[in-house]
Amino acid sequence: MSDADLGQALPLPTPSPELQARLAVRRSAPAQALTGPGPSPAEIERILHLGARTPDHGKLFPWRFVVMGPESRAALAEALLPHAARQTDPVKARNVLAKLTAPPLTILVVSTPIEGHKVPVWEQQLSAGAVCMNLEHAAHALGYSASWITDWYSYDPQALDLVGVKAGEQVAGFIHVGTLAEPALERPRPDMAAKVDYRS
Ligand SMILES: Cc1cc2nc3c(=O)[nH]c(=O)nc-3n(C[C@H](O)[C@H](O)[C@H](O)COP(=O)(O)O)c2cc1C
Repeated sequence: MSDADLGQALPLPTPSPELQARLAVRRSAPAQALTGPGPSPAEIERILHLGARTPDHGKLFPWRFVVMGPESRAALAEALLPHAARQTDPVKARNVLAKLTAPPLTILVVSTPIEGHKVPVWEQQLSAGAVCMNLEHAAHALGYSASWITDWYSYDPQALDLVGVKAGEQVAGFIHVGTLAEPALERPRPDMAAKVDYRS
């Protein structure tokens, strides 16, 4: 879509058994199990464009992306290593750094809410979360598996400096993308009767 498309009528939804079937078995990948092939540069651009087509109150687009290839993630994992030692469970903190290095591609989604705007910060943060989910759907649509990870370095202030997240920003997610050698296994899903309140 470009500026020339603004105001153009978009196609109305039509039933898609294929999309329903895909959504019915949607599953995250274990990040460490993601391997090559990963998306090509053109596919990465497509995934970003599809992912950014996300609900957003006020057209603020309150998020940004950092596309991280293997080299930048290896350097980040190395820089984070000494900080893993400060965490409550240092061994686990060190082990989860493998999620940063294994996948072929990572898209870091940074929430960049505008404080004091009439659109509440919470809604701006929800939009960043929706972007993460949309990126996963986009990756799946191109035939890749994906994993939405935060881990300790998304919250540790010194680690956030290394990640490049500024004051007032938050990590919405590291969206790892790649290929699974083995299919992911089903996991428990919510009891819908306990989750849904139907009203007339
Ligand atoms: C905001 C957010 C952060 C997450 N962070 C982690 C994480 O740090 N480590 C992890 O193992 N799973 C994390 N997850 C969960 C996985 O992304 C995934 O949703 C979960 O394994 C369930 O798989 P499913 O998406 O197939 O239901 C996170 C999910 C969300 C929504």
